[in-house]
Amino acid sequence: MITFENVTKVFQTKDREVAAVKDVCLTVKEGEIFGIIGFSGAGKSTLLRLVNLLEKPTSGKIFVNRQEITKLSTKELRKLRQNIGMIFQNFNLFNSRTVFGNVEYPLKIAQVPKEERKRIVWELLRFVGLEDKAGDYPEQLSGGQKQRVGIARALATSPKILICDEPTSALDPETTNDILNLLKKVNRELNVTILLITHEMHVIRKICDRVAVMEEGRIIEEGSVLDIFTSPKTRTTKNFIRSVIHDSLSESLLEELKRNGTNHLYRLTFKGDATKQPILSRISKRYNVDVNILNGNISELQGQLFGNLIVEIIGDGQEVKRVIEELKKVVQVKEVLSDAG
Ligand SMILES: Nc1ncnc2c1ncn2[C@@H]1O[C@H](COP(=O)(O)OP(=O)(O)OP(=O)(O)O)[C@@H](O)[C@H]1O
Repeated sequence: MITFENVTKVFQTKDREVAAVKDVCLTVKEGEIFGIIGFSGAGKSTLLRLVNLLEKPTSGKIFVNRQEITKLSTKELRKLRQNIGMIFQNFNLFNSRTVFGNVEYPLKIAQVPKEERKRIVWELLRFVGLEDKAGDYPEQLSGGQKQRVGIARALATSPKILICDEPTSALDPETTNDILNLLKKVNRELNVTILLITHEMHVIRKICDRVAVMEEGRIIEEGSVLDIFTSPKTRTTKNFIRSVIHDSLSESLLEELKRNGTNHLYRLTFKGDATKQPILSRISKRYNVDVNILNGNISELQGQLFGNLIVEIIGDGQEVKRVIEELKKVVQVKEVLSDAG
């Protein structure tokens, strides 16, 4: 639905050039929620703004619904923008308009007749749960309510794509959860494809189907959320995951284990069915080893279970080797002391 082909964006400032997006290739499929995560300055906002041509690419091609957007006429571009809703971290509401007036605004621009506008606005206010706030002004609303207005306004022209610029960064955890649930509802019930940027991994974990990790203008890793969480490849991705899944051993415990000569320490990553099998008890019955669990958790991701365990396998070296071979048939196994947890 959205495709980036070798897209680069260079900003020319007075004294230097800043390459904000570098040679990005990316495809967002119809119907999915795609997240882009990265630290501040990674180029996420620029990438997002390229989708509706708020920024023009310096080189490369961008396709939305198979149309190459830099080739569109002014009229076609206006139509494209009506098909792409956008929400912002700071909501960007019109303070001088009521909630109703904010949601109605894009419909006025699109010259939708008054009665039709009214019908659509009420329908959207119902959808986002703000019917009782129609006459209020933004300053009378909480952050979460403001973002609901932002979402309703972005949906007014029935776009098939919604792009979200850090939609929950200004919100507390509980409100964040509500807004993410609402975005999921937009995606599932209205069949709107969502592209969002964030620096918070819990946002990715909660609603995204796929994710790309961005660093210094480049996509450094991309995949389904389950794959990225269970097999992260880059240090940056691992650090993002550690921000939501606290599954590493403390430095002091690691030091103590090293001092005690522990050398058979492994991280086991379970996906899907493997989480339901009594793998460890089977192993210790079948082989002459003991298994000591040092850390563990199971999470749910996009309806699938995945778990992490850090275990010490106590036994003779050859026997431990055989156990590892057996474990590798069902779960991912990685030595821990070699990568410091
Ligand atoms: N209009 C501009 N002119 C010059 N440089 C820019 C412009 N917009 C962005 N940049 C630079 O491009 C780089 C990427 O910025 P961008 O805002 O896309 O990153 P980001 O990942 O969204 O970060 P943040 O989360 O802090 O907004 C930064 O170095 C930024 O300073």
